Amino acid sequence: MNDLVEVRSVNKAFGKLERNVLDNVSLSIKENTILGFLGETGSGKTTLAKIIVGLENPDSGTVYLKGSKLLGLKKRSFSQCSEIQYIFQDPYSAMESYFTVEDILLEPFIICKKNKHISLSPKQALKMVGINDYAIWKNKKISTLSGGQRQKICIARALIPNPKLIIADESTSMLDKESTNEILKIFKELKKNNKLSLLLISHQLNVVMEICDEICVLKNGEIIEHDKKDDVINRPKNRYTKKILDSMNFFMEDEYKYE
Ligand SMILES: Nc1ncnc2c1ncn2[C@@H]1O[C@H](COP(=O)(O)OP(=O)(O)OP(=O)(O)O)[C@@H](O)[C@H]1O
Repeated sequence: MNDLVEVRSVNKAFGKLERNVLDNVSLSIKENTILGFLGETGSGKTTLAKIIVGLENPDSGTVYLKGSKLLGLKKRSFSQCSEIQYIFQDPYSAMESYFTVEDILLEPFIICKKNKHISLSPKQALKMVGINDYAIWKNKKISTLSGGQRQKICIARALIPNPKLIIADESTSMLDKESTNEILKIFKELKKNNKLSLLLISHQLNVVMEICDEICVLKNGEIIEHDKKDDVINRPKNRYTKKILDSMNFFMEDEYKYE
């Protein structure tokens, strides 16, 4: 499979921190692949994801999208911005609660139209997250929706510009088991039916086990392991990886425990 995104020799430090938050990081995200980022708190997962989407700039190194160099968000073309979308952890702070579902979905749709960018309609985007009755849903106030329903709207909003990569940063960590399963099903279908790639940051081993194709493990801003999911989970090459998996496993129900 071809590389969709390539990160090459990226370094990043914030202010006068003693060490780099990201230290010479290189990796690729393939087309139509779900890649999981694992690592302890502070290992640099979100910073790396934000550099890929353009919300942070690297101190050195480069990110490529289908072979073209990506600059910071403000310097990217509209189509480059559209191709990578970010879904945040907290669906409650991600949208103004007094807006309707249609308000939320029309905004990116209109921006795409103004930029002559081919987009999905709000109705099509809602359908892709399993919501078919647009006439009913468009008038619902965000404040009336559950966390799982809000996260579906966030995903639908991210789908409108026709992205190639969605970055899901702890997007199920605030949801109950049922909503988590629904979101994971949506992600799997987006990969299968729409050939999307997904970069998933998660501390939930069940989530990683369920949908990732590959896993990348970060430690103190360095990638110490990047391989197929089954290899990383069942045959971790690094003691740190084993430690991370054990700590994740600790919080899991028996049905999800790895070998
Ligand atoms: N804007 C910022 N200014 C200063 N320091 C920052 C900034 N953003 C991140 N950091 C620091 O960079 C380090 C890596 O943070 P990052 O959020 O990337 O880690 P993470 O692996 O995603 O952690 P978590 O799993 O807790 O989300 C941390 O020490 C964090 O405090």
